[in-house]
Amino acid sequence: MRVDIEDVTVEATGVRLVEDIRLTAPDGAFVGLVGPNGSGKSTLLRTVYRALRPASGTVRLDGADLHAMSPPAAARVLAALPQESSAEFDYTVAEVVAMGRTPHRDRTAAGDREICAHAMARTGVADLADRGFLALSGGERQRVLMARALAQQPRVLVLDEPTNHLDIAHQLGLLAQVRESGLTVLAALHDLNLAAAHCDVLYVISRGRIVADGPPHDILRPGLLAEVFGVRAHRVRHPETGAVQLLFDLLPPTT
Ligand SMILES: Nc1ncnc2c1ncn2[C@@H]1O[C@H](COP(=O)(O)OP(=O)(O)OP(=O)(O)O)[C@@H](O)[C@H]1O
Repeated sequence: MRVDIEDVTVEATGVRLVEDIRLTAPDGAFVGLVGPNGSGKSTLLRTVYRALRPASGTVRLDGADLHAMSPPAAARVLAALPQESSAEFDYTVAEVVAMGRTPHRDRTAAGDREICAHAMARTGVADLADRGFLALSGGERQRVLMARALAQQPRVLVLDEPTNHLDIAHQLGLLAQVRESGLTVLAALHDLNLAAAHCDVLYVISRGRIVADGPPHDILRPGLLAEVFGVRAHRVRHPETGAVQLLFDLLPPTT
């Protein structure tokens, strides 16, 4: 399913948080959103998963206006992993994952159980099924919320810092799994090397505006990284795979 963000501006209390955003995620593409703290990544993603409404502009799923859809209709095609994990869940892991099935009308209890079991197995949380969500570690919670999103069987996944709290093996595992899912993915990522390795296309956001977009290594150039992130970047090659890796230093203070 294709996602088109068309000239979207989002405001809160009269302040423009993101402005005139144009972004396209073709069907099955993994699109990364990178930018410094406070640049507007979460605001844009929250607009795509309908926690916010655009002040102007339109978000389209295969051409249909997302904000004109009913909540269950939208939830049948789009699932999100929000940045703020809802710590108010006083439910077991199995119950949290089962919430992902709520939007589906044609469900059966047995079918739901199988889908949830599959989602929990994929994210490595099957052993936690009977544990209380509140008693989990940050990384375990993140993986349970990912299982809930997968149980929703969406066609579009919106991920806000999905690797937050995850150890390195789970970071690589989750991104590889997302990549292989074939879903259209829009993800905010802080780790530029992870973003470059997994995304088809990156959009760079700075002060609420998209300042670059394209294939990762075309746009993650030292000049742009200095300007947007305030770091000096050095490109090296992985000795075995040849993949480009970025090494970072703080820019020397300007006198
Ligand atoms: N409801 C609001 N009212 C006023 N300002 C807000 C509101 N929500 C967000 N902001 C501001 O909008 C800007 C963008 O915030 P946002 O959370 O989208 O950034 P981000 O790129 O996701 O940052 P981070 O990398 O730190 O998660 C920030 O300056 C933030 O303080």
